[in-house]
Amino acid sequence: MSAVATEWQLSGVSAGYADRIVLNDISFTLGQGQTMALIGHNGAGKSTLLKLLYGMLPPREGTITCRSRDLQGVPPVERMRYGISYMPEGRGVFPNITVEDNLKLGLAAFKLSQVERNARIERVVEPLPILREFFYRRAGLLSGGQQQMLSLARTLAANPKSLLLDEPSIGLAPKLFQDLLITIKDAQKILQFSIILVEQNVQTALRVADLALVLKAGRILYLGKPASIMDRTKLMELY
Ligand SMILES: Nc1ncnc2c1ncn2[C@@H]1O[C@H](COP(=O)(O)OP(=O)(O)OP(=O)(O)O)[C@@H](O)[C@H]1O
Repeated sequence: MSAVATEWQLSGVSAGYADRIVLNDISFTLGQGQTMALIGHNGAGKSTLLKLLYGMLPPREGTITCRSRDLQGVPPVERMRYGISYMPEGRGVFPNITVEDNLKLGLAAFKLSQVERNARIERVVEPLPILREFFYRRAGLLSGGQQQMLSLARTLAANPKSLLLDEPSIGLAPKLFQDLLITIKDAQKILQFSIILVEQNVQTALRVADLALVLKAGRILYLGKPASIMDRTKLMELY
């Protein structure tokens, strides 16, 4: 079996807000095309870690590399061009413009010809018929779950190599979340991107992951195979 090339490598990373440190000594390696479930209680530091990876917050200590590139000082827009896509918590959809324009906005950071841009949009809309149906209508007319689909489509249109997903199940009925996950995993098979998935829906997240990272109060409590903590009791012990 050939070795998996490294996507993310964090070494001794700490971060915080003002005078408060909320992440401490975080180190892990995630391979290209692999999925990591990032779990932990409310306030454990999960969203903060994603913000660090997307460059919305600088580390106080330690190093972060993505495909061997040191990301220190690299702003979000440049990370996006480097293939890092971030789907924040909540939908982040602009309700007063059309679905089409929401998708175009997601590509604004890239120098694409009109043909390339339309092809990218076509590709992400194809598996999501509801977006085609509402393509020329205001995004605010979509239901909450459908807006989540739009947010995902916009994220995937960027052709990510690395996808950062913050609680994609929020506001979705369980069946819709399963559909969303299937869409994501199908896209991953084709585009081979890595995923870091923050998810309260722990069992589901562990099932789709190659690696699990459990945070407790900003520190790593567990880093390893998801199967080892799939058992509910083991997970409770960890918490
Ligand atoms: N912008 C901010 N300014 C100050 N403190 C913040 C800020 N954002 C988060 N925090 C604090 O940092 C800690 C970690 O928050 P974070 O949002 O990363 O946790 P989380 O694990 O994602 O939680 P949740 O599951 O509730 O979303 C919390 O104590 C939170 O209050």
